[in-house]
Amino acid sequence: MPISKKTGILLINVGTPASPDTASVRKYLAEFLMDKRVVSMPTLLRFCLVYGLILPFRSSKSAHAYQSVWDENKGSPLLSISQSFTEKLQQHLGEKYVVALGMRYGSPSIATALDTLRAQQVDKIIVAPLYPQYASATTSSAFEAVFDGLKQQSIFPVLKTIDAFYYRQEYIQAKANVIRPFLKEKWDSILFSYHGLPFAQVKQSEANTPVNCDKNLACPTINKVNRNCYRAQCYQTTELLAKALGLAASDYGVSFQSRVGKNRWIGPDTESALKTLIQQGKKNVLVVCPSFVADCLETLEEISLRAKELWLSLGGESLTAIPCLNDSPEWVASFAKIILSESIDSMHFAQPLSAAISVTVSDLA
Ligand SMILES: C=CC1=C(C)c2cc3[nH]c(cc4nc(cc5[nH]c(cc1n2)c(C)c5CCC(=O)O)C(CCC(=O)O)=C4C)c(C)c3C=C
Ligand SMILES: [Fe+2]
Ligand SMILES: [Fe+2]
Repeated sequence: MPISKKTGILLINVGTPASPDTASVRKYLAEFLMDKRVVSMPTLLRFCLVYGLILPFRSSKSAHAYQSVWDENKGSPLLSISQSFTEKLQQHLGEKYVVALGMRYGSPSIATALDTLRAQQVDKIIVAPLYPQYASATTSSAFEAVFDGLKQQSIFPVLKTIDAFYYRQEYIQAKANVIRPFLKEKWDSILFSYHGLPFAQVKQSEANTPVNCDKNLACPTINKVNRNCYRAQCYQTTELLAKALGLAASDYGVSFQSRVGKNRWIGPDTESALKTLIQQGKKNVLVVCPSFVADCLETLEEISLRAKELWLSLGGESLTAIPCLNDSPEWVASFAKIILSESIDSMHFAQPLSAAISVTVSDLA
């Protein structure tokens, strides 16, 4: 049999429940929240918190939320968009590549995607988590699941892992191009709302120098010390997008959504940010969610439905949720460039990125 010359591409996203009923959502949430990188505490404590406190209350509430966005024919928006993106990336890249989708929680699993790639005899895999910003809970959790899935194989494929890509011009330009048409509409302010993270997890990302996140000082600016800090990367994403769109500092703000549990998360939270905007007399707001490449529960329910309802109840006139990149042809082509061109030399900590980023090679040497 000829040796395969194909390269595998393993796309990874968080995943979604099999259906929007309480039992399926509970099963999905249990898998999600028992990941030690997501709820980072000792196993027994995590078990008690997840099974004792979170699941009994959250499962039916989340199921209800999923029902409000579930498509009768296509099912979960996150899954159907991710599948369409996978197919389009395959078409774009052609037959030298095999593109497979693996969800970190739920189905299709990462193990199934690895089986698909193995069946095609690929001997090199590009592992590409679909998260623009780095977090241990997402990017590293995805990598860990891939390594676990390969553990039983006697021959490991050659692996190339794709890190955060928030700083890549291909991502920034594609995202800016989605946002730009909305700037022609009536708006008073733009809110860049990112998925939140427990405060303890951003502190961990600044290993050895846990000072910036603590004092909330250097976090909004990416530098040598905090280059893996999720919050710093979110602020940097915002600056790069603002620059690409020609926004003034007074035009926009940053917030964090989707908090789970009672412990401290990074802020400001999106609800509070909306309340502040109302107090400032803003009436029309655009909300952009740059930590999600595909529309999902957190954009379609939390922002388009719930945040909008809050905004109108506070006296706002319009809240427009700007769609994610989804499966647009531009994003497919841009993502192909990101994953095929990235090498260790071009990663964000090894070179100056743009005028908006203040690090230089000598800073990082
Ligand atoms: C409790 C901890 C969680 C952390 C930390 C977390 C980080 C994180 N998540 C995403 C992306 C997505 N999360 C989604 C849903 C979701 N997230 C959590 C919890 C944490 N996420 C829960 C419990 C859920 C389930 C839904 C709910 O009950 O609210 C989704 C959408 C999934 C879908 O089916 O549509 C995405 C996408 C990122 C990027 C991130 C860290 C930066
Ligand atoms: Fe999440
Ligand atoms: Fe930080």
